[in-house]
Amino acid sequence: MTATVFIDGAAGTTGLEIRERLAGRPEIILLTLDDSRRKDPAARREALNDADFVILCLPDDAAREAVSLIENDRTRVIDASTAHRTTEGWVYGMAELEPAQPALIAEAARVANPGCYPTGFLALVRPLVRAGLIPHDWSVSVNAVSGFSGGGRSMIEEYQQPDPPAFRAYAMALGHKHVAEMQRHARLAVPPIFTPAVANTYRGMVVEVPLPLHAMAPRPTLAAIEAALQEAYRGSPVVRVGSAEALTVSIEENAGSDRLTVRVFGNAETGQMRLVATLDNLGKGAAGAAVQNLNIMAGFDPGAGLVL
Ligand SMILES: NC(=O)C1=CN([C@@H]2O[C@H](COP(=O)(O)OP(=O)(O)OC[C@H]3O[C@@H](n4cnc5c(N)ncnc54)[C@H](OP(=O)(O)O)[C@@H]3O)[C@@H](O)[C@H]2O)C=CC1
Ligand SMILES: CC(=O)N[C@@H](CCC(=O)OP(=O)(O)O)C(=O)O
Repeated sequence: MTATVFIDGAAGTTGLEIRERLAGRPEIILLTLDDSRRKDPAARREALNDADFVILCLPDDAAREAVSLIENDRTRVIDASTAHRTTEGWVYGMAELEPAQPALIAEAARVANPGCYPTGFLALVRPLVRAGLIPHDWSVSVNAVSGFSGGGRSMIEEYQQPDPPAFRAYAMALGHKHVAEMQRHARLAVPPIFTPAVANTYRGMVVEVPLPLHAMAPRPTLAAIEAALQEAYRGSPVVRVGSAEALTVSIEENAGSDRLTVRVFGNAETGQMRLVATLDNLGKGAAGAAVQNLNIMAGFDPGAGLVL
């Protein structure tokens, strides 16, 4: 079986990464618009309606506009933007989120690709909330650092200027656009406190959730937490539970790949724990997840095109 695929925003940071992952796959016919027509609404409307699958790699407003240009019931959408991640009628495109998620993605006409930070956060937290090891009304913090390609073309250009900051904390007003998505899909009663930062490196992320196990009743053990994550990701080609023997965790660990690694660090005596995920903002955090979703929706080999 073959499928026609149109990437709207194919010249952007995420679009280019997806094109690389789809190149040379005989089951995929890529529809492309040349540079002079890639922003032309009429050309985009035609491509959006000709394709079996469209992958939107656009700013939020342009992604909403693209969806409104689809005038048939056949074209299925994967949206990499933030526009539809908490929208009714859209399936959240994180195959590892729930045991039933791949089946929902497989049937969906509209799939919202997760944000990069929420991908790391949900991989750490959702299995533990589901297992009752983190109370659903717990106030969770998430501290994270991303490579600067996470900010798309404009941030890449900024970091190409002389003397960019080595490390820059942001979203100081605690209103980052990913908070709603994290809360909803982790099924938490209150929004997480999200403290992101950008490092002077192109790609990669470290996402961390510190938790005081000693304050929870009953107090979960580190072993029970790790067992719940092992259970959640058994057989996953993309997510693995890494060793807690590591003395440090680097942002480069999964940079340049579509893998995601979760680890459980802690001090059993004090009952303090650090859950840590590494991934690539452009890999599992964007393009890797989009290709994974396309494979599931089209019935292709689930690992095809992924950098694993
Ligand atoms: N970068 C990342 O790590 C991640 C990004 N995302 C999301 O993916 C989406 C794309 O981000 P990213 O690739 O980083 O951004 P970029 O800015 O690198 O790319 C966006 C692309 O969309 C094009 N574009 C803008 N408006 C239109 C329009 N009306 N019609 C057609 N093309 C248009 C831009 O063209 P031009 O440059 O000429 O304006 C550009 O090529 C965003 O919603 C982002 O939030 C999601 C997860 C991670
Ligand atoms: C470093 C950086 O700026 N990162 C981006 C998020 C990247 C991402 O996941 O993007 P979307 O939610 O837009 O898809 C930010 O914080 O806005």
